[in-house]
Amino acid sequence: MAIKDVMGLVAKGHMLPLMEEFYTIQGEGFHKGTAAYFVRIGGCDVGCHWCDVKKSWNAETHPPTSIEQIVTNAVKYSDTIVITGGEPLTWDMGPLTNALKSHKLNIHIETSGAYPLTGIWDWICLSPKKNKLPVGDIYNKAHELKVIVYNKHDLNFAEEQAAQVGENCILYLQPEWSVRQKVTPLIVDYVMQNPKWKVSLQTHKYLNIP
Ligand SMILES: C[S@@+](CC[C@H](N)C(=O)[O-])C[C@H]1O[C@@H](n2cnc3c(N)ncnc32)[C@H](O)[C@@H]1O
Ligand SMILES: Nc1nc2[nH]cc(C(=O)O)c2c(=O)[nH]1
Ligand code: SF4
Ligand SMILES: [Mg+2]
Repeated sequence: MAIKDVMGLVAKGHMLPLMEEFYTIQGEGFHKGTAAYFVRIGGCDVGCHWCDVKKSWNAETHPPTSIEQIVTNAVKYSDTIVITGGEPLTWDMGPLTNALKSHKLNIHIETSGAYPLTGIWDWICLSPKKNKLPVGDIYNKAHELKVIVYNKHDLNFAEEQAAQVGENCILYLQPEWSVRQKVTPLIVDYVMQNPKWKVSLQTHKYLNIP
């Protein structure tokens, strides 16, 4: 296919730059412990200095893949699909989520919310970032808010973000992995003092699974 045709399909969300797909256990947040098929879409310009998948950032290094192919693979593994990245909302998630829904799958997203919400979702995990704040009404649609804590100032940021979500949104504080030994005790104390929050750990990293 000609490059400009591929670019057109990517622009419409009919092809997506696919970094990797894997069947694993959701490690984080509300659905931790649940088997799920992860689809990691390339492309992100949010630039978190501690991002654990920096190789996802440059979309051009990930092959444009048709949503039919992504769906064909996904249905073989699980009825719960987690779309992550990179930042999946860089792209129009409408075509992919419609196609997954036609197979009656549960579709979850991991997103910073830095770009407008597209697609239909059974579960939205919003993980806002200071350097590119969420846009639009995703705060009202998020099922869980998961703030990454790198230092104690992030607890103030977490409260500012929590003030913007809906009342049923579940609130999580998750240690940034490289400083977990330092910040986990801060989070534990904070959650005991402020029990509207819960602790989220990257349990897949402790389990040594993807
Ligand atoms: C790699 S991101 C991809 C999805 C989207 N760009 C986002 O940030 O939500 C998936 C999840 O991992 C979290 N995360 C990334 N790097 C992390 C790290 N070093 N420690 C803890 N959580 C991290 C993000 O905040 C997000 O909740
Ligand atoms: N097991 C596992 N759980 C996860 N939850 C969110 C992840 C992500 O990178 O979006 C992730 C991941 O990369 N692996
Ligand atoms: S928004 Fe997500 S993928 Fe992008 S840099 Fe931050 S953690 Fe990494
Ligand atoms: Mg991850």
